Amino acid sequence: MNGLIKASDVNQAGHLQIAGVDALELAAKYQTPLQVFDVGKIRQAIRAFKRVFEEEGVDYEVSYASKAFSCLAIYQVINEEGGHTDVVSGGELWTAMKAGFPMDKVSFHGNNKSRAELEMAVDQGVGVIILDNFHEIDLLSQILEEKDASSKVMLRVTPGISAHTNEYIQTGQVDSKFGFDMESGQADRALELVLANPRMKMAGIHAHIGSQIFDVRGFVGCADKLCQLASAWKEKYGYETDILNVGGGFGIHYTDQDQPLPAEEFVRAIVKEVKSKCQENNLKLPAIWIEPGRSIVGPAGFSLYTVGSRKDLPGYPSYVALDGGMGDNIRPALYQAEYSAVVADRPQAEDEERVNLVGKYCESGDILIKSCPLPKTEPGDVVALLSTGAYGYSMASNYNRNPRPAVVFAEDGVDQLVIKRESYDDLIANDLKYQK
Ligand SMILES: Cc1ncc(COP(=O)(O)O)c(C=O)c1O
Ligand SMILES: N[C@@H](CCCC[NH3+])C(=O)O
Repeated sequence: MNGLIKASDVNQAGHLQIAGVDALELAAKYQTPLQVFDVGKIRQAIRAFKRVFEEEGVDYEVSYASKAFSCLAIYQVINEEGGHTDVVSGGELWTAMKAGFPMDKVSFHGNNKSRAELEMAVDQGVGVIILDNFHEIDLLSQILEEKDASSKVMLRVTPGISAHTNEYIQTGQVDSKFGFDMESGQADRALELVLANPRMKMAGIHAHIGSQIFDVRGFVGCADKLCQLASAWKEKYGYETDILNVGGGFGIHYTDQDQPLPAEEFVRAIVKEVKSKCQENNLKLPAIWIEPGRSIVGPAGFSLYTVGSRKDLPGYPSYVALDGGMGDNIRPALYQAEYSAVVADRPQAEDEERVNLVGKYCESGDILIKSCPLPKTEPGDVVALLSTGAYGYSMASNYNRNPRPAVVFAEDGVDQLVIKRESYDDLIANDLKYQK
């Protein structure tokens, strides 16, 4: 039986329910593949982070990393919860803007923001631009001059920490493509440039060590490095930081093998470290910002698929094929990410076999779950993959010209479509016929 399923996830009919709505009804109403979010879980995750900061009595900001899942409705929910958000592209910024998200509560990230994106950020008055490299300092300073404007900025530094996670999602190590290196003097030089620019207001120091991290020591080490840098900058430049932004990356439960701490406990450890290092180094206690993405939307997401074909070959694993796959969830193919699944009309049934749960894409690597324990399934059964809310829809593609799925928000027994399923006409909406 799947350890991610609790009694409250099962209704009286014995079916999987999501925020009180029967998963089979959702599949019938909106068709599959379908992405469903339990909005209450999103709210609870944000509130749990806030509670820790409040208990610890520090200034803070919970900045949702919207690359994990971006659409109008999610920015509305984050705003209702009083959150901040970070965006990494003009497209995410545009979506937040159109959702009515307050621009002064937006941080703009990215390792290669274009001139057009930086201009958009300045024109919209985003709260803070997180500078990643020297090219960007130069570009932003030209733009601010041209527009006779000013902007709050943070500097992203790489603390030289190799977090224990898939190498494609590590970002804090010295040779990362992100941020200013701390050891070689790059970060010092960046600070000198910012402090010398009257149009840039240095708001704080940022680092992000990677994603899906379970070991609290990486975060504590990062907090420690940032405090050391803050102390060195106070001594060398008389600059004392108002904000330490320690990024996101808090690992979540995807399968029974994962035993993460509750995400908010990572934050408690970070806060304690910052408090003690600030006291030791005689620094004022800065506001602490975090940027969780996965831990806010991941556990709230369910992917519903319908079972289709099956291939059995004696002596080999069987394949059970679903009506979605790597186009709506690239993570298993890209990072060997693991998920677990249940059959929606009997989520508590005993497992009877192990099958490779595959998608419908023209790739042998289109395997959503290898050797997945499941009860026997038949074509037409609805299978739910669990904890798929982060980096699923947001990394979706139209590979094989499959339309991207619909997305539904469910809360307090009510479901609502928040992203329509793409149609075949949507797929050709930007195509132009070749004329010779
Ligand atoms: C700068 C930054 N902040 C926050 C995040 C969010 O990470 P996660 O979704 O693992 O919490 C990311 C993604 O890894 C990131 O690059
Ligand atoms: N997209 C990645 C995480 C990278 C986050 C971006 N810095 C994942 O699915 O795990």
